[in-house]
Amino acid sequence: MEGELGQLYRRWSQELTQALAYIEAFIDFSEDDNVEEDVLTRVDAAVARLDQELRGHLQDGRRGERLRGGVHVVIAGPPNAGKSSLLNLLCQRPAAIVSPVPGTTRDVVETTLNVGGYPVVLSDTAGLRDARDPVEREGVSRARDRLQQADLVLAVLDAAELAPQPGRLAGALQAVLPPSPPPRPCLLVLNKTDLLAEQSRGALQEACTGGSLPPTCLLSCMTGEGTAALLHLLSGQLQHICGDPLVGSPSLTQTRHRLHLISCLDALGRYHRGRGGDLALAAEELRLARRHLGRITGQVGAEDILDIVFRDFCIGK
Ligand SMILES: Nc1nc2c(ncn2[C@@H]2O[C@H](COP(=O)(O)OP(=O)(O)OP(=O)(O)O)[C@@H](O)[C@H]2O)c(=O)[nH]1
Ligand SMILES: [Mg+2]
Repeated sequence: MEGELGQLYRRWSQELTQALAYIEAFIDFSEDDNVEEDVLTRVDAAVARLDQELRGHLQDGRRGERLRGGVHVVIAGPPNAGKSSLLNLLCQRPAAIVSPVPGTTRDVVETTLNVGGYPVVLSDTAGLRDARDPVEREGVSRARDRLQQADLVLAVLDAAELAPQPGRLAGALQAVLPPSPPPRPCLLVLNKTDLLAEQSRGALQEACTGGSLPPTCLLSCMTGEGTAALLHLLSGQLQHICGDPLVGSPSLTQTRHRLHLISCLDALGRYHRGRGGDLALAAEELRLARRHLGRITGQVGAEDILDIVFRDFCIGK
């Protein structure tokens, strides 16, 4: 494995190798040779440091994986709000069917695009309502599943419908967002503003500011008015979700790596818990932790242990 990430994982692997070498030196030579008990204290401190570093690395908000696989942006809202029109506007082709009949979209329509340099997997979904038709009901259920996987929700509501009662905005938005945590970042898109009278546009705008609503954008998919503002808001959110890949420590880029790192961390936890008991068994956990790192870096490196033992301790000399 190349690059900064490869270097980081190889350093961790070397630290584990050293920790293992020290424990083995203690087990094998502490009675006859010059291997003091404080060797174990140093190992414990090194393992605790590694534990901390791994945790920090895993809590990077999946930024690297998102940069690699795309940020999952899900368009959701009630039927006929203009969700499919928004997908077509953003990807600049008629990828989804648009019609005046509420309940037109059933399957999830997915497309990939680049917004401000960030890769996006954009999904259009069925309008959310209590549908009687079994096919539409399945569509709504797929929409809700997709919402659960969203990194960012584009909640689309019909501005013309809400304009007479702007107080209904918060409730209408609540009905779109997934109920189960974690709370997802969201942009509210009030579509069909071409149908608004100037006065009700003002009232709607006022209802959106200063309250508890997410960042909001007035849009007309029909005329394109508001598109630049929406793209600006969207890139801001994407930047927030992905971070700047050029600053900070390198981010995890693959889910497979994440799984090995979690297993590595589990093994370190078992080492700490087992440390008061049989030392050889606790050391086995460090060996396992190192093996998980090796699955990522492609190196196993069992052979370095003796080198370290003879390098760092006066054994048999
Ligand atoms: N006036 C106006 N009409 C719009 C606008 N956006 C969409 N529409 C119309 O609204 C209707 C519904 O649009 P869709 O994009 O199919 O809406 P949807 O939310 O995908 O609907 P479902 O798939 O049924 O949930 C269509 O007749 C569109 O032409 C807009 O900005 N202004
Ligand atoms: Mg649709």
